[in-house]
Amino acid sequence: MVEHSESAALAFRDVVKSFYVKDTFIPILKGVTAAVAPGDIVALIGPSGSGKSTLLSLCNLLITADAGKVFVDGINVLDWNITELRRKVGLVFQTPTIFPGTVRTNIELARVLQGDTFNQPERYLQNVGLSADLLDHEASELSGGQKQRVALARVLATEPKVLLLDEVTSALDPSAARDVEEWILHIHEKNKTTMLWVTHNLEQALRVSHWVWLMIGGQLIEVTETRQFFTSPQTELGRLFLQGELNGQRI
Ligand SMILES: Nc1ncnc2c1ncn2[C@@H]1O[C@H](COP(=O)(O)OP(=O)(O)OP(=O)(O)O)[C@@H](O)[C@H]1O
Repeated sequence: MVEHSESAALAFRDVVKSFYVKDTFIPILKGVTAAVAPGDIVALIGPSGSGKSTLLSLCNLLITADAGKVFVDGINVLDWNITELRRKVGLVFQTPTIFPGTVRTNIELARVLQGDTFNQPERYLQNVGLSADLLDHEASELSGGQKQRVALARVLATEPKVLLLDEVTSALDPSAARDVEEWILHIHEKNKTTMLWVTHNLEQALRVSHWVWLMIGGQLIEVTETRQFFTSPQTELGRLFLQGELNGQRI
């Protein structure tokens, strides 16, 4: 039986995840419950090692939860056809994933691997601010910012409803980072794509998101509207985090 939940684009219910390291299960996510409404951008912030990337990886089944449930479009991820799920939920990493070959090959790849024929790759390039003239360039020869935009265009080519962004600007120089950020916001404006965006850059979180989820030690400590979080966080840990007192600390 297919399991449905509420109408959120993405929802986590009591999600628990451990990793088995050196004969021991290390708890990483300790009961995460939260939901992203369609079209919202959530900034997922928190100290290094708190479990942010692990939470993203559950959404398109790179890993599975030990307990609890993850829902995409109201349907348990375990009930999705995995190809459909990965088409619907795009994931972009910190370091752009670029394959050997041209920009065209790189953009077409996700769709081709999913068994589709594919036209108009230039449309997706233009959506990230790159000229169609680049289609026949070797992708490996592009700048860091251009590579990240090509990686983004490849994910956009599957027409995802949800974008998972894992520190997508942190490996770029400030100007390229700002460009990529602006193109992501442009995509949001155009497609109303729901986004769960991991960032260590608090100014970026303030600029881009509607909601902040603060994760500390595998728990969501705050789920707060962005402006409210940055003016008056709801918890003492939120306040300490904003003051920079928890950075680099594993709690
Ligand atoms: N496949 C794995 N096997 C074992 N441990 C893992 C695995 N993946 C992640 N971990 C551990 O889980 C913890 C949480 O990692 P995760 O990458 O989710 O944190 P994060 O909040 O995204 O950190 P950062 O901000 O530094 O990227 C870390 O201690 C990490 O070493």
